[in-house]
Amino acid sequence: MTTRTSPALTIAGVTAVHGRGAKARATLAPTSLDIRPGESVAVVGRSGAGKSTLADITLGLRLPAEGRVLVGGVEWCTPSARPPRDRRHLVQGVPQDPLAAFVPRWTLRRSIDQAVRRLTGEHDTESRVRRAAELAQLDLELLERRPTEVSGGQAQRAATVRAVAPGPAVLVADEPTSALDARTADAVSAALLSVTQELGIALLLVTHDPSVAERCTRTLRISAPR
Ligand SMILES: Nc1ncnc2c1ncn2[C@@H]1O[C@H](COP(=O)(O)OP(=O)(O)OP(=O)(O)O)[C@@H](O)[C@H]1O
Repeated sequence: MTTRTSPALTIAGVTAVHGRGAKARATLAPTSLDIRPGESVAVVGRSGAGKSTLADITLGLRLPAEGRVLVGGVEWCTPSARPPRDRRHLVQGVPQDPLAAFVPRWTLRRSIDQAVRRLTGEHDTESRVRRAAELAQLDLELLERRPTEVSGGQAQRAATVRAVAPGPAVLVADEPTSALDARTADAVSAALLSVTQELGIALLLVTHDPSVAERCTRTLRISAPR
């Protein structure tokens, strides 16, 4: 049984290898980590340390070479097993470029509704989207615009709404504010931290920004494998 204090995300001895055969190269040193509901962990380290690789493994976009990832104490992925389809809503991502989260020709609302329906099987998305937008401090009317008709900060808040509305246990944000000016980046990362805390979501946040890392519950520094 999962209790309030048991980890939402467990990363146990995970490593990564890029390439095959003679070209195979270790790209993530053995990494272990627990994040409880509502906690946030900043993943920091030099360029090439493996931060995005760790984010991709947690999202289920690539498999670890060793180790395993658990979500809510239940196996999420291993070197031989992808995340199960019916649990995909449990881990959501906020990308570096918020435009990547949306279909360019659609309103933000349509992309969000479609993602929530696909991931939850629920047809009525209204209350989920309204609550997520309220917590992300995004005016609901802005969701009627297309991705290029809002500011970078508004688009990133909308990407946060898209990620939290399906009800994930874990949110993975890979450099979510690096394309924004310092003041907007500050406000957007504050919103991300408060939404996840409020909803009891575990946040894995890849960042180069020390002021963002400082606001997280903990920092995990990773180094490239030797
Ligand atoms: N598709 C790929 N093919 C081969 N090697 C890759 C690939 N993607 C990443 N790598 C390598 O894996 C290592 C880790 O890359 P990763 O993108 O995870 O680092 P990072 O810490 O996120 O870096 P940055 O801060 O620059 O974004 C690097 O040495 C990189 O060159």
